[in-house]
Amino acid sequence: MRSAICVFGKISTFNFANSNQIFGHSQRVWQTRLIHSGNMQPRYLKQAEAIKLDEELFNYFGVEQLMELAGLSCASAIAEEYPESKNVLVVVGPGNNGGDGLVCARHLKMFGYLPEIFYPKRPAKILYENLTKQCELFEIPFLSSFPAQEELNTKYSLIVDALFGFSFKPPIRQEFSEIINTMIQTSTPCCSIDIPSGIINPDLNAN
Ligand SMILES: NC(=O)C1=CN([C@@H]2O[C@H](COP(=O)(O)OP(=O)(O)OC[C@H]3O[C@@H](n4cnc5c(N)ncnc54)[C@H](OP(=O)(O)O)[C@@H]3O)[C@@H](O)[C@H]2O)[C@H](O)CC1
Repeated sequence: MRSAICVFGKISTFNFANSNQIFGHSQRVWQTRLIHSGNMQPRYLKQAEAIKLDEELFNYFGVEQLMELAGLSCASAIAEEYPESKNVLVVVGPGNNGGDGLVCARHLKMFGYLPEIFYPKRPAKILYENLTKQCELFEIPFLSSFPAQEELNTKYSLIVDALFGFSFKPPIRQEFSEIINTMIQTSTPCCSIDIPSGIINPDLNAN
């Protein structure tokens, strides 16, 4: 399955099925991509680096502000890479990665896409409640169950994986394992915000 990683507006595609190869490399890196600018090469961050950057950003920016930028950037990158893939399923997790997904869905709708959202675990936090309400106001449907493999393959032209970002800690809990397995096996292209959810990060405790 083709997949993609997208942070701050740029997206890179790779094969999810071959992700063991990618993440099995001895110079394993947390696959978080930074801005391309001019001739600069993209940099990849380890998980600890991404978390540290996040902490530094939170000294000066609010979470809503950062999330809005992240979600808008992801939607913009999708519009650039997948202009024809209008039927999008956004799979939303319980943390801020999920929040990015809700923002992304809203902007995709404004860009003329037809996003639908699957949001199985919704924390009772005002931030996520407001983002959910905004999506409802934009008439984005929320699914009550995760589509079966066949439906995922045929109904949707793109999946946005906003389940888990850099705070994912393996192993995947049972409530999400079937969702992730179905996403791994689908033939529909999948864009992951930050990282493909469920990837076990070998650098979890690395410096
Ligand atoms: N850097 C930036 O500018 C911004 C980044 N953003 C995005 O935020 C995520 C990181 O968000 P965070 O809330 O810290 O974490 P996640 O969304 O990755 O995940 C946390 C939730 O996941 C649950 N979890 C963790 N491991 C598992 C597991 N094995 N199985 C099931 N569930 C799991 C965790 O549950 P707990 O019970 O452990 O609390 C959380 O609910 C980053 O990647 C960016 O996408 C922000 O938008 C701000 C800007």
